[in-house]
Amino acid sequence: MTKEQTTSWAAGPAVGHPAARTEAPAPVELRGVEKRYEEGERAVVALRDVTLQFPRGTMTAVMGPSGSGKSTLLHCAAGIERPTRGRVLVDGAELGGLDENALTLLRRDRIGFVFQAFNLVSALTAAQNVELPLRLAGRRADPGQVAAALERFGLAERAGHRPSELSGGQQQRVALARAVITHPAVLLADEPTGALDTHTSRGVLRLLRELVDTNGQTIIMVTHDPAAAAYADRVVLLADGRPVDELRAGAGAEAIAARMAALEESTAVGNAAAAPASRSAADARGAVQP
Ligand SMILES: Nc1ncnc2c1ncn2[C@@H]1O[C@H](COP(=O)(O)OP(=O)(O)OP(=O)(O)O)[C@@H](O)[C@H]1O
Repeated sequence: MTKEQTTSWAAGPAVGHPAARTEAPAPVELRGVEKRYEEGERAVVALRDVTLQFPRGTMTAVMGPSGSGKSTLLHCAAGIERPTRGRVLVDGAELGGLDENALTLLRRDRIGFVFQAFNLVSALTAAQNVELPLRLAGRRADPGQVAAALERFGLAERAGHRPSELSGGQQQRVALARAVITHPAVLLADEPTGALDTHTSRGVLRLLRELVDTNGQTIIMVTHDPAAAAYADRVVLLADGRPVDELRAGAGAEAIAARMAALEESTAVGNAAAAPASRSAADARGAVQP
């Protein structure tokens, strides 16, 4: 990459310096967040009193057993779901205080999203996909900006290709370039390597890491993969809608896998212990019903 391209790409709120991490307010903060889904007479509590800060220039992996609330946490942080209780702040703005229009604008300008299924527009080329968020915001893309983003993600030769002409890893890199072209306060990634083979996953994870270390990007990544989580500065473990443990950078994939296995076992034991009680409750209900 040329120096010019680097400069063009890096323009924006890049604050990766450790001092900036401590002084600036956290790009994303959850305070006492509860999310409850009402299903007829039943309620599912997906998040319970979650208070977490995601400091600038850090990558946090969110792990936990199936149903522990990982996606709900990501959706609340993105303003896709509104918490039943508590507050979510993005870049200091409280999402609960925003109407739908303001929320849409904040999502478009301040939040980048990467999914397991790359979610590219199939009729557009790689370059057009990357440019899309700028166009949607009514901004004219600086001609060098899209090219620099493609170059940075190793896609310079693929600018004119449509998603169907790209490999999975290339498509995810286009999705990444598109997610960060607006210099969002936070990049939210939901199983970003879930559809990729091991080798290709590592390439995408290295790019995520580089965004944090070079641009000061803040990343929250939901993953089931301990090897992916090992790229993060911090691993937050959820169980039954609550953060129950944290592992710090350098824990290593094996330690993360061991902690996850223990958590899954204790959750399974908890569920098994709860099952007879709910069965007897069901039996009891059955007994009074004709
Ligand atoms: N729209 C919804 N309506 C009702 N219940 C929901 C809804 N979305 C999620 N839930 C419930 O909330 C709980 C948390 O779900 P969530 O998808 O956040 O878990 P997860 O940890 O991401 O799970 P997985 O790893 O299986 O994707 C689950 O019990 C789920 O069934």
